[in-house]
Amino acid sequence: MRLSVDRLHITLDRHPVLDGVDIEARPGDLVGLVGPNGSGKSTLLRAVYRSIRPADGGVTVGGDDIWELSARAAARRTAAVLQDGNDTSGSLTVTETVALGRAPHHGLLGRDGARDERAVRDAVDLCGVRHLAHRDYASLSGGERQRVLLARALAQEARLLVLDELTNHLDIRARFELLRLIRATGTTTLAVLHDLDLAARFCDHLVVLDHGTVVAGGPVLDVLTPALLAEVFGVAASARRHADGVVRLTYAADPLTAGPRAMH
Ligand SMILES: Nc1ncnc2c1ncn2[C@@H]1O[C@H](COP(=O)(O)OP(=O)(O)OP(=O)(O)O)[C@@H](O)[C@H]1O
Repeated sequence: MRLSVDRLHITLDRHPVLDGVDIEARPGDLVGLVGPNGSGKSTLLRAVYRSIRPADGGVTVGGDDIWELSARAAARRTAAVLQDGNDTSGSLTVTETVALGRAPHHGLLGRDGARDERAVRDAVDLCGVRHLAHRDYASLSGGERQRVLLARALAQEARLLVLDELTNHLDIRARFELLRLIRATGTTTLAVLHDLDLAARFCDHLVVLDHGTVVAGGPVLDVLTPALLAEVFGVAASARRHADGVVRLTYAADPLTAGPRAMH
């Protein structure tokens, strides 16, 4: 499902956080959202997930302005794993937590038990958490929780995924596994990634945010130039496609020779 973010302005506590952001993701694209700490990535995801209303500009998913859809209809289109966990509280089991993803599909006519069960079962299996199904969510490790939250988002059967640092708590193999899984679902995805190597390897396009504006966007190698890596991230590095087809970053012996980036 296509995502369009159009001239988005967000102000939080009178502090302008996003200043005219435009983003396009075509159906099936995995778009990496990268940028230094505080550049506005999480705020942008919240706006796409309809949890912050913009001061100006808009977000359309599948051609519809998300604020013209009901909250339930918007949630059937977009599923999120956000940094504060859009976390479950209380003592739910893993299966119950994943089943929360079905809530947007429960209308006045009640539940479709068989379809719900299938969606939950499939998501639990895809995310490799079957062995945890009866555990309390609250008892899980950080990485296990990330997998369960992704399973909940997949059980939602939304056609747009927004992921905020999904790979944060994951060990290196799990990072590869989950990004490969997300690619394999073919779901349009906007993912905040701090790890530029993972972003370069898995994403179709990158969008770079800095100080609340998009400073670059497009195919990975067009975006991750040495000049941008120095100017925006403050590191001396370059990106290159290797013979195996994978784009990798190489950092200078002392990556900090690029000099400190300008602070706010
Ligand atoms: N409620 C708020 N009031 C004022 N400023 C805020 C508020 N929430 C966030 N900000 C500021 O907005 C800016 C962008 O924050 P955001 O969390 O979107 O950045 P980020 O790129 O996701 O950062 P990080 O990589 O560190 O997670 C930061 O300077 C932050 O301090």
